[in-house]
Amino acid sequence: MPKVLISDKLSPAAVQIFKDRGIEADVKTGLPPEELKAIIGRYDGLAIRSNTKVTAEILAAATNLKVVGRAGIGVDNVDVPAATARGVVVMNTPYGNSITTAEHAIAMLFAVARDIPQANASTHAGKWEKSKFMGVELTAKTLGVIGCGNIGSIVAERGIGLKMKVVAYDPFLSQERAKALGVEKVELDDLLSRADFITLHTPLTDATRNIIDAGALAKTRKGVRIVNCARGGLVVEEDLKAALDSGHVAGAALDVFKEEPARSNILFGHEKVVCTPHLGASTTEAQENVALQVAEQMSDYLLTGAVTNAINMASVSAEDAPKLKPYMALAGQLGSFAGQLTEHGIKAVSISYEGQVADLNTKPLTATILEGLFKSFVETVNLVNAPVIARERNITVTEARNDRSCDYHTLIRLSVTTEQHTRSVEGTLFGGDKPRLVSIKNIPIEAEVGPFMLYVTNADKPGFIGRLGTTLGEAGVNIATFHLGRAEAGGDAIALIQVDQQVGNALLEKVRAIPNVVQAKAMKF
Ligand SMILES: NC(=O)c1ccc[n+]([C@@H]2O[C@H](COP(=O)([O-])OP(=O)(O)OC[C@H]3O[C@@H](n4cnc5c(N)ncnc54)[C@H](O)[C@@H]3O)[C@@H](O)[C@H]2O)c1
Ligand SMILES: O=C(O)CC[C@@H](O)C(=O)O
Repeated sequence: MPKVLISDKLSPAAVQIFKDRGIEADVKTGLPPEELKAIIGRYDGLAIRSNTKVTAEILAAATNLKVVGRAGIGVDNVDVPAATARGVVVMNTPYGNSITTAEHAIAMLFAVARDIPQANASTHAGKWEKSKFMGVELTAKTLGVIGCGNIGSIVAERGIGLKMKVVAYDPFLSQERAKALGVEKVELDDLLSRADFITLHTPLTDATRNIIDAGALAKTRKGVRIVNCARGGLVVEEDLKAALDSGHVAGAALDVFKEEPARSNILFGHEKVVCTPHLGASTTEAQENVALQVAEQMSDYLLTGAVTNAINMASVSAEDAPKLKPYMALAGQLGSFAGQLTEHGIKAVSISYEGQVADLNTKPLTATILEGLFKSFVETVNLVNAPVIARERNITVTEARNDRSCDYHTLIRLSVTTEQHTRSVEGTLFGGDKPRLVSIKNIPIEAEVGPFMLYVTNADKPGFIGRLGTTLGEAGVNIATFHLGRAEAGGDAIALIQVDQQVGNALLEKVRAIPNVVQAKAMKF
């Protein structure tokens, strides 16, 4: 039974889902890193929110971990490259808290426009400072949305509903989408110079870190108000404080901070700053949504191999997972076969999916082929990092699909180009689920792959099969299956023999000494 650790506060609905799906779930929140490190090796899955830091060190100790599920959007508390390198799938729940967070941003807009928290504190203190809190209207003001994705676009729609003019800066926002939303797509400087209110909704990346710094603030209108419900590192807090102190910025509403949990911050106590402790996603509805979603996604992955909303791997639906299973086995065999025959640097990999397989989601198959291919050279390769390794090594990977019927109802062809030559191997499924190699180096064959194989290429001359059988027999190696193929009578021939034990080097030398043998290779699958 798979085991999952829930290390941040998640709705109890998540525990129930794990239980219902037959997964053991332990809830241990607020663990110091050392304690998490000590126990993480016991778990197949880790469900988190933003508190748990899934560092490379934690991942190194997570020897059984297969999946990290983030109940929420941002995965900046997860070392995704380290997870990828270890074959751990990282998934999030991209839509479950979008409305809630957008509503928080709108609440913050009102709060900062009308000094609501400050007025609340003053009134509770019995001060009745009616003239102190003079606000501004939102109606007819310009709202600048930086980052117009899931949350930014909901904020934009709500802003339009509040009769604001909305301008958006998002290099990845199409003009069509901007038009459909009713926002004006602008450049950052234009937004900065026009907006009365600026609201941030981008992820924290190298391009967005410190996007609101002294330089950007200098381009804003005097009296601008800034809302950040995305990530702390987007705003340079010292620069914002200076602009608030000078009166250039009239107010700021911040849900997120550079250092979290933020027990102290230079903006705390500033009379023009409204703060909440990263509450953007904190509604019962959103927490129920993300907890249910993450538990379902993690259970699906652990129990069926279905992958949804993964940051570092192609998605596989629960419907596709069983259909893909026999193809995954075939893809692994093709990749591994080609990898074991490859002796020079790989320059390009070309994969062709023909017939029935062309209708499936082939991304996971390509990852499986690459994993099999690289396994002979890269010890740490896995399904998750195989495409990354190909990119890092400048190996061109091309995929083609052709749903026309070929000689086989379904076929995968893998061609590997090295510095020396291009070699192809093809495979199909017999009876819908039994992988078979059907062509090697364009020579037809029908071979079942077993754990130990002997691959021989030879000139097609009489006497070869008998001598090979005798050589193996004399060495006490039992033959399980024997498959032959040849390009033409008397031409290039291949033999793929399944044996009951690994063929050692001494025996390989004897096989190579048989007349007409060109190459002999022991293989493991
Ligand atoms: N405060 C909270 O509790 C809370 C809750 C949920 C999400 N968030 C955060 O809100 C942010 C947005 O979430 P989302 O679901 O809308 O994400 P999203 O991926 O749907 O949208 C992000 C948008 O930012 C845009 N973008 C990327 N780089 C940009 C750049 N350099 N300049 C301008 N735009 C850029 C993208 O094109 C995209 O449209 C994330 O950082 C997320 O972690 C915070
Ligand atoms: O889990 C939370 O409370 C914060 C979530 C939010 O930051 C997110 O990125 O989804």
